[in-house]
Amino acid sequence: MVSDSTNGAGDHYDRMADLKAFDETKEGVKGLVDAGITKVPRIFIHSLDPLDQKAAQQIKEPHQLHDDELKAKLEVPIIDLKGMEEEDEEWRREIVKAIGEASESWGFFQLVNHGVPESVLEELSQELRKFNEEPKEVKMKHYTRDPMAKVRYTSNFDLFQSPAANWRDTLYCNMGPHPPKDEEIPEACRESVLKYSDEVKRLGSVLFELISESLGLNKNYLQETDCAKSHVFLGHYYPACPEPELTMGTTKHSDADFLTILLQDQIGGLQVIYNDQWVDVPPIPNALVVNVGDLLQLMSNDRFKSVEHRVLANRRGPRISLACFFTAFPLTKPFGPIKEILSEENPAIYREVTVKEIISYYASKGLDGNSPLSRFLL
Ligand SMILES: O=C(O)CCC(=O)C(=O)O
Ligand SMILES: [Fe+2]
Repeated sequence: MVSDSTNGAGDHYDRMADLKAFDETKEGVKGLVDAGITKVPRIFIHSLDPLDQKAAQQIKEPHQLHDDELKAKLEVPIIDLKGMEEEDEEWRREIVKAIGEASESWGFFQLVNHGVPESVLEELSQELRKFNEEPKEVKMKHYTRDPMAKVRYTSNFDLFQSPAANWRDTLYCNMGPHPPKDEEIPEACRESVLKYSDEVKRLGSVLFELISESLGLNKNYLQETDCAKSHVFLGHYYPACPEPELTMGTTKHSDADFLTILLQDQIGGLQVIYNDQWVDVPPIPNALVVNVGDLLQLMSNDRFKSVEHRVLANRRGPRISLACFFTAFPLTKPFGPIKEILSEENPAIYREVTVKEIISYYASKGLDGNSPLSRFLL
């Protein structure tokens, strides 16, 4: 077990001291790589995922696989929003149906022709990289674990809670409904964070309308519950890793929000669970990956799925991803299964919860591979 203070050989290992020493550098994983390490330090070493163990077993015993399983082409649905501005009813019906089906089966889809200009995404990716590659004196000023700070540069928000650390550094900016002061956002990416924030908010609003309709509700339903009132930007930087098989870019988790919009770069590594196996989400230039979060699964009374996903560490790098989490404001507002979709045959299976409750759950345990939703079942 990675968090033990002794290993199999019986030598003493003070994990907490190693975590503290790493955190106090305020240089993140990028700092380790810059220092030229060639081995993954012990705090980053993960135990093997049960689904990976199963897959390894199947490779050893291929006769157990059915032909159709071998042939099945597993692909996260791709949804094309081309024609969005023409307000064609037939088009809208088809998109609403496709979004509903993808949210029920995969919990994920890739969105193309989404209207967010390529230049905005490209600029933010480049500037986020620039920020992460600035001299440590510049970056350190933003390094904090203060939960009240609207802008935080941190390596592993759950460093001291999770069983094993991730090979990843993150810039967190809480953009709404009250954005940070301009000067709180690192100068290297300030303008591009602000531009991206406006664009992604606009796209979020389109998606919440389409999702409301796919649940059979009027298009303003979800936004009127304030579930998209706030959005948080997470810019992830995954440095190249010398031993990627020993660690993870991001541990298996589901998202503690209503909806996530994500841009991954061409390196890849994002995987989702489908039919009890890990499936790659292949990078498509300029596409945005959209996924259902825990709170939307809860509001839809399990019709939509907040599916677990992870990011593999990679020898190539850095990998950059830009994530936007849509969440409620205030955090103390309760959300439960939507009354309009409940019936005698479909009674509520969850109690009401607040975003604060879900966030505290993640903050206390860190990413440990467990979904919080089962805690809220009636
Ligand atoms: O970097 C990625 O591709 C995914 C990140 C992610 O899952 C998250 O921020 O919740
Ligand atoms: Fe995620």
